[in-house]
Amino acid sequence: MLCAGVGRTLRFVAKMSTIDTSKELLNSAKREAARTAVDTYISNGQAVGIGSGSTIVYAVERLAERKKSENLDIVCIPTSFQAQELIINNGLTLTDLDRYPSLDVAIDGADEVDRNFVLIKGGGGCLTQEKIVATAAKTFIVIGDYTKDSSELGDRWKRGVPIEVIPMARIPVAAHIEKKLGGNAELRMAKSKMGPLVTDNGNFILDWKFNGSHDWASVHKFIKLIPGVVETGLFVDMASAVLLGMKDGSVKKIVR
Ligand SMILES: O=C[C@H](O)[C@H](O)[C@H](O)COP(=O)(O)O
Repeated sequence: MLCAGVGRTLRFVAKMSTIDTSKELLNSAKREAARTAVDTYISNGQAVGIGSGSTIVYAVERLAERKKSENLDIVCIPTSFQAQELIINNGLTLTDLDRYPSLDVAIDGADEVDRNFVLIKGGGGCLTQEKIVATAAKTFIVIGDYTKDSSELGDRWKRGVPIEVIPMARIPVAAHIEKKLGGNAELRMAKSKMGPLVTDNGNFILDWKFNGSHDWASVHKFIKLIPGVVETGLFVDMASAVLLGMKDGSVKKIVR
């Protein structure tokens, strides 16, 4: 019995360490991509859009390092509450689109990137401000780890396309999408709070779990035209370059 118990413990420890290792690997891939992007695309005097999520944290850390080491002088435009906090807490200069309606570059993560440079974004609920900021930028750089690299959207990201909606429209919007495009458009629920997730703009998110492959530009246009839809997490024809950290420590760079 004792041996069996020890065996179970050992198996558990081995499993935990596999999870830890893969998480470390993922974080280090994110970090490499983020640092490479900052070192390649950011220079003095720029207005820079700052995305949201876990990968952008490493980019902001690198910007702060460069501010200290080489006096990098940039202004930053956030895409979310999280981005705003990151900019302030890392000692960077916070500004907005009122002052800088045209940006030099925006850097942001993605949930999935397909072979045609179409992105799914909004896993963290920040898609609308992210799309506004990316559209205002001359160059839009996407950073991520190797798990984001996909041939077809949906191959890797299983949580669907996020769609920000005005709260009162959530049911008709979901019905409209399901009738025309199939799949399921599910209201995203909050964690550690009862009820739906509320975006930085006071709206709800529908996660549309789709089947098969689609013409994503047409899908985006169809959904966007439904009354009550604020924005979709489909970023079509927007990314200038995608930098993905690989398992071996290298960074795969795909430029359009
Ligand atoms: O709403 C969240 C954003 O679109 C993120 O940029 C996206 O979910 C990727 O996040 P992460 O860098 O954590 O993979």
